[in-house]
Amino acid sequence: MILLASASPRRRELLNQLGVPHRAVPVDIDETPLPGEPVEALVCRLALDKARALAAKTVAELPVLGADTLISLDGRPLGKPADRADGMAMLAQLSGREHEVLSAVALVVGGREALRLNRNRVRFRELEPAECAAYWTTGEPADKAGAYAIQGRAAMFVSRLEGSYTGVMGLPLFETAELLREAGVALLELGDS
Ligand SMILES: Cc1cn([C@H]2C[C@H](O)[C@@H](COP(=O)(O)OP(=O)(O)OP(=O)(O)O)O2)c(=O)[nH]c1=O
Repeated sequence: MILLASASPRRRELLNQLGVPHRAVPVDIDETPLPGEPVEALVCRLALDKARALAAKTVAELPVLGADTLISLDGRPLGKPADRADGMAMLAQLSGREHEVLSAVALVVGGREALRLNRNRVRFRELEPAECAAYWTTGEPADKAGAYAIQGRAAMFVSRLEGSYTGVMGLPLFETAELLREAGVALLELGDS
């Protein structure tokens, strides 16, 4: 059994895909970037802060996983849109070009901490303002970094992905499995046959 420091249903689903028994507990951390903080450093810090925040609250020595996802566009972070105007502006910026999706995953066990950064390149086709407006009304963009969900209707915007689909969705499973394996969490129990 591990703890997942997250309120995200996507992250729970993705962890289920690995078959890892877990309990998800939301944590509230300050996600404000530090002055001049590179996106890579920010996403790693936030993933670690989430795992640390939950580890500090729990008495059981269970492994605690935290994750964070940010878009990096010209070196600037795009997180979740504040409102419709912000979301529309994000989609307009992503239209017809390539951006990076960075997902960090952190594991805290006892006093030990480990971290992995997953990087993905995503290309969007040109988007019409009318389809961005229509996409906003689906409700999908509101709680997603960069105002889109690759696992949802924004799949029709993505002409190319170089990286990992689970990383773009918010929990890079290859890196997560590596962290768990290194911490001694059994991922595949082979029974007698
Ligand atoms: C780019 C992209 C992001 N996302 C989601 C993943 C994350 O849930 C969200 C980015 O916000 P985060 O701040 O990383 O996470 P969160 O607030 O949703 O959840 P937590 O409680 O763990 O902090 O965007 C998708 O679901 N699909 C996508 O294609």
